[in-house]
Amino acid sequence: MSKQEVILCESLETSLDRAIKKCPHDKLFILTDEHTQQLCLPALKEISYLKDAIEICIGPEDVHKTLDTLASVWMTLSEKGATRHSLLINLGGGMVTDLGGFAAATFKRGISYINIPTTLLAMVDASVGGKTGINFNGLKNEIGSFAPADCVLIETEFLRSLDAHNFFSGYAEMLKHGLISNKAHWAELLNFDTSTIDYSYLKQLVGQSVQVKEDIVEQDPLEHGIRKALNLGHTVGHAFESLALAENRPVLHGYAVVWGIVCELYLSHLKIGFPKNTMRQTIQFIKENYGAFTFDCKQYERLYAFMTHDKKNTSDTINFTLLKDIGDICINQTTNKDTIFEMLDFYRECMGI
Ligand SMILES: O=C(O)C(=O)C[C@@H](O)[C@H](O)[C@H](O)COP(=O)(O)O
Repeated sequence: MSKQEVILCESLETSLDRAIKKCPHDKLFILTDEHTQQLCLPALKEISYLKDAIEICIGPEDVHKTLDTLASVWMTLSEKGATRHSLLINLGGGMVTDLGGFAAATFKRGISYINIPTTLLAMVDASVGGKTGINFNGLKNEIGSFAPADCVLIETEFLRSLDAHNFFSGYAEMLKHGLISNKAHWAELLNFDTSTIDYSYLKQLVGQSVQVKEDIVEQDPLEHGIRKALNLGHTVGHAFESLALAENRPVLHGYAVVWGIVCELYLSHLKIGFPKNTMRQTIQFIKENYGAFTFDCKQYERLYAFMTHDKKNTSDTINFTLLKDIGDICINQTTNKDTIFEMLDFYRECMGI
């Protein structure tokens, strides 16, 4: 798998110009969702060579990360005459870059694509590293492929118009990167003033966060080993997210991830001695900024069933990514069902639900 180029833009237009020249193409397509079509596409359409790009617009948010939406993208590509040499630009949050990336990876067995993430979550996580896909059968990213974009262009100016919920959703993945990398970065994230955002400092933090992800992906692009570190919080987080979707009360991905982190730090503490004080400080930050996902013990079996579908699992075993300490990662950690239920008890008690 070729290493993808990730650029923290000084000028989106200049970086895009360079990226497009590196991807010779016959036709150019731009995929947006209904939000980015309104808010972000107009700026891009001012660029002369993008004026005639063929637009594809899909419904927003995770509820649209479906086979039907994917089919609608394939259909437009096909009807508008896309060839093996066409280029797709994905302009949007993680849903657009995941689904658009998968559409590109599969259309005529693969066409080139460029990601322009517009949310914090997509900038620091979803658009980088080549995981593409859709939800299926009520399960998160059940169908997908590893197919890195030719280029990822990160323009942090888009963050100025991001609402607070989407800001914190992306910040969750940054916090995860802090936990799996080093104490200094983790502390910096806990101390960042999220009430009055300093955007130039945020850009610097975004750069650091992307670097954490790129370093890991470079070592293990196909997630045979250390890449599982990037899945911290996701075994339980995806279960929360799937339950929430099934119950028609969808939550943003990053929120599910931090709630998953609360659970998995508890497991880390219980099984491999993650320091109690660091766990408490992290959970306090999460409680203050994210609130809590609510469920009761009658839903434990259902949550457990979702966890049995996690992609890190082998045979019938649920494999967690846990931490001995910040930056000290232990992959493929197993436990029994009783302990998983005890972890859910801990979550409910400490989050006050
Ligand atoms: O890039 C990775 O590897 C990750 O696991 C990053 C996650 O934050 C991201 O949500 C990813 O899409 C989850 O992948 P999945 O394999 O658990 O579906």
